[in-house]
Amino acid sequence: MRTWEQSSLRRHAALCGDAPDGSGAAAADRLPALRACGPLRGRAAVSGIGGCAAAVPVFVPRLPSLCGFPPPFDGSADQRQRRPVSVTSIACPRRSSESVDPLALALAPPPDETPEERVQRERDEKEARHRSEMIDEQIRAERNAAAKKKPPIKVLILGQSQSGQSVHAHPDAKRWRLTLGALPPRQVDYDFQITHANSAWVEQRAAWRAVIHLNMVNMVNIICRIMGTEMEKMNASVPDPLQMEYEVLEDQVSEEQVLEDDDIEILSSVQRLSGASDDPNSEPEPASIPVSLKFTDTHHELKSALSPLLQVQADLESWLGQNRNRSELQGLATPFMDEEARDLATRRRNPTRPREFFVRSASSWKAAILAMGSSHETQEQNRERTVEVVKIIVGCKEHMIQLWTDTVIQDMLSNRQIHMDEQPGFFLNDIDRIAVEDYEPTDDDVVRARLRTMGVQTYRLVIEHGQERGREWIMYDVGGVRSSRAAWYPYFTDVNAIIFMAPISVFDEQLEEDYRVNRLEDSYILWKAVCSSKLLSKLQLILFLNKCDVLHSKLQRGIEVRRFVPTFGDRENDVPTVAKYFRSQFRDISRRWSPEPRGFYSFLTSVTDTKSTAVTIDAVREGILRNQIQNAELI
Ligand SMILES: Nc1nc2c(ncn2[C@@H]2O[C@H](COP(=O)(O)OP(=O)(O)OP(=O)(O)O)[C@@H](O)[C@H]2O)c(=O)[nH]1
Ligand SMILES: [Mg+2]
Repeated sequence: MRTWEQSSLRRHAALCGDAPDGSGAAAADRLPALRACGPLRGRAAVSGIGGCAAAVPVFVPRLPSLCGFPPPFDGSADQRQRRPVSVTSIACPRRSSESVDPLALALAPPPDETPEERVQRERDEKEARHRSEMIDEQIRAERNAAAKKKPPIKVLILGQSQSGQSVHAHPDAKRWRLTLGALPPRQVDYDFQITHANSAWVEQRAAWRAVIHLNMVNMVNIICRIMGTEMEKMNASVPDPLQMEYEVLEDQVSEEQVLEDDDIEILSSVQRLSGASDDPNSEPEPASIPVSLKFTDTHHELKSALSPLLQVQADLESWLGQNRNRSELQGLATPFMDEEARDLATRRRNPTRPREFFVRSASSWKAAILAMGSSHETQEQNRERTVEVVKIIVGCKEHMIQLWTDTVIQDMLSNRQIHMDEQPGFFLNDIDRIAVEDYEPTDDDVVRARLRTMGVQTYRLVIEHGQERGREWIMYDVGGVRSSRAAWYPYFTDVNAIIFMAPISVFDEQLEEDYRVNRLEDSYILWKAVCSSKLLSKLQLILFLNKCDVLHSKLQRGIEVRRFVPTFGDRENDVPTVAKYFRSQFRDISRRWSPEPRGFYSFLTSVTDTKSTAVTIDAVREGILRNQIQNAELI
């Protein structure tokens, strides 16, 4: 039932020219809410009813939702048509200045209002007023929050491939999340939906499972291949039918020879260790094999039983976008310093370029592996194949364990000075846990997993507690392989700090993409380029001398730094001395090549060690924030 006021307003609207859509009359029906909006808003509303309903929301922004008004007049053709008839354009009795205020008239209680109607009216008004106050409160809170919102802090994580950038950056490992006291914001990046409390994590685990399976299978295949080479050598005069079968299988799997890259990485380090040829153009040769290795039929059978893993590796690599050969990873050491490469980087971001299947933020590899193909049919086939892949891995479990724990195989590896446990993505001690159908990766597995980043991955965190509450941290994890480095450049102008990862255990290793280049040397070149860049001259650089744990185990094994770094001289071959020496090298480069004086912040880290890294990250966070605040004050 309408109150007299509502009827009066409807009449008023009709008299003065209601909007064609009758919104004036509609507003009258919502009078209690209008009245609760206070005199100014109420007046605006009533004026609207008097021929300009469309203007009401301009004065009372929240009214459209509250009262069901049309949107504010924006001059669009649609709205022009619906615009109410002007008061002056129709025969409407004009009021003199002494005439009664229409609002007062409209709001006055009816002369014949019964006590029940009065009670009802007052109740309606009270309720509407309460709603209005709540909305006011909400608007105020939002305004205050917006005023307080701190600008995000953007951190770019650079370094050569396998330096630990992704381990350091990605929040799956909870490292930054825990240290910053942050939780992933609800609606942002797909990558950030990973949390144990979140059902998305279940799906993410499926993706990580594939990575870890690939890491494990990859190492088994490397061992089988080396074993095949050894067997071949020992029986040079007698062709081994199983080895031939194995090679045929390999050729079928990939024209590029799936294992070549990994093999070269391992073999090239063997070459350095055995003091083989220094000619940079010569292919690395494996060290000579002691004759004491006695392969039996069991080894032949093992190799044959494990051969399906070649195809498994090829499938997993393809799904994860890791099926790239070495030539595709090659490139200039510092293409981001080169004009042409900058153009190239811009062109690479051109969306018309055919899409490739590899790790990049726009098409997260996790999303890709979950989707597994574009068409429904392909997805189905791939899903079936995934189940098959897991079955094969589970079926090979005992053979894999047998291979890895075999004493002849262990001798073979140690004769070649190959230390699988120091290689990234080492899971051979966990086969019985990982090669099962219901395997679920742990946080530690995820930290240790190896997946090459191509392109850029973005991670976002929002601080949940303390003074920094509400501050967003954005971390850019870029691919460190040479072919990916041109993509770094666009990020240089838009970050607050750079964390540079330099693994110091790599003094005796070669680059995966170019085995002629020493990895430590490559890090120096990169660091020099970053320090000397004019674009980055004002930016805070933080150096992580990473993989200290691997350095420790290498020095423990008696590897002498001076053999690979002659300038190291006769210093003590222990971790503190070696780390100090490398740190001084990086500091000298920074001092010498920075266009402007800058502080040198460096940390010795093993980023796979979550606990110790948390302390470092805390210090880094403080440092970046302090710098940020100082800069803001200077501005
Ligand atoms: N032992 C040890 N392993 C590490 C450390 N940091 C990284 N790793 C391992 O090294 C491998 C490579 O690390 P990533 O973070 O993927 O390397 P990246 O720098 O992102 O390499 P790209 O993606 O190719 O640029 C992973 O298997 C990590 O688990 C460390 O401090 N100690
Ligand atoms: Mg990476």
